[in-house]
Amino acid sequence: MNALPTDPPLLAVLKGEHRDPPPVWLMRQAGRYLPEYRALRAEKGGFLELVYDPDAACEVTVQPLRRFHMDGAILFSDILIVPHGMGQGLTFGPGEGPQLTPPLQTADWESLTPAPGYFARIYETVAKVRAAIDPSITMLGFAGAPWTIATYMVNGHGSKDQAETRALAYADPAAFQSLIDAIVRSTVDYLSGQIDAGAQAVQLFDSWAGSLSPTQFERWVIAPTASITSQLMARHPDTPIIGFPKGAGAKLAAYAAETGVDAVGLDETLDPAWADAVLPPGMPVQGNLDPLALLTGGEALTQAVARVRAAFDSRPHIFNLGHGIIKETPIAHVEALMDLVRKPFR
Ligand SMILES: Cc1c2[nH]c(c1CCC(=O)O)Cc1[nH]c(c(CCC(=O)O)c1C)Cc1[nH]c(c(CCC(=O)O)c1C)Cc1[nH]c(c(C)c1CCC(=O)O)C2
Repeated sequence: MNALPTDPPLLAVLKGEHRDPPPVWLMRQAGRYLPEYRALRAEKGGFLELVYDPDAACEVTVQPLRRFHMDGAILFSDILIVPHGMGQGLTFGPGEGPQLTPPLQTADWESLTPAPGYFARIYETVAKVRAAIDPSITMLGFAGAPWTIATYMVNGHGSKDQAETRALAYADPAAFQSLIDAIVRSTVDYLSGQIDAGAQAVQLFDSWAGSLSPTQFERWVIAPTASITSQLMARHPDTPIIGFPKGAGAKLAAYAAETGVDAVGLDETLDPAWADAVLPPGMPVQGNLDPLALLTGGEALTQAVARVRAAFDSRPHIFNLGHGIIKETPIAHVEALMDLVRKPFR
């Protein structure tokens, strides 16, 4: 995939170009650390009310760009919209994280599929954002990866070690495979719809990839991700895919080599120098500032930013956090971060 002269910087880096300073966006860049987000959320009545209202979701997507001028706009939505579309109830209660009800029990996982047209409002948001932002900004779509989505569908909520889902995957691998296959199919259609609506690159969030043993990681993280990337690439050969297998640790190397993703997102626990050494030469990377360094600010932030930039100086790099921004993060620290990233490094 070669970058075009007209590609915005973030997209060019995803296609393999090196840029200094690196393009930057932040996972969870829209959200509760912004007073304008909290105000609109209160006015609309809740998180899902924002997600399913294309005008509101577009506004929330653009809010951080007005303040900080990131290089990427990420669709305001959630990975759990896919299980919601498949018919599970979804609530975001105050302070308790998302709940999917009832937890998945049906034996008929093969036929799980979102209602036709279910994601139309999400695609409308993508199109609205693409029309609202400058051509120098890259529009990013996303979805949860099958393993992570399955953990929420089976458990009904987030859990510390995903034990229930891991146990199910051992106890009845054939049934679990049919659930994963159903999520793969929905995810390909959902991301394809986002790309048709204007997403220029997409990210697969595998937030719980870290809980699997190496063989289970091959089967439930690498294989479904490879299936999604090959189907998406067949439909959209020029749209890069970023894989973010959070917590993958040493399994990152196999993930990068075997899934077919164009770029990998690194969480903050990975040593950038190690990652640089084990990843295929020239493969773009994204990350991996510790969100706690951003929360802390000051000299800790300055040093952490310099370390990340130095480690990835020689390959295509998109500056980002290693995980989502923490909601208590002061706005002044995000401003300081953007200044530090935009300064020439040498
Ligand atoms: C696991 C996961 C989820 N959602 C997501 C993941 C993968 C990344 C990760 O590991 O964090 C991904 C996600 N969630 C959200 C986005 C929007 C785009 C962005 O700004 O990055 C994205 C890309 C909005 C959101 N998703 C959520 C909020 C907060 C909702 C609110 O109360 O306003 C936002 C802005 C809620 C959510 N959604 C989810 C959880 C566990 C929670 C509760 C935790 C929390 O409240 O921070 C599921």
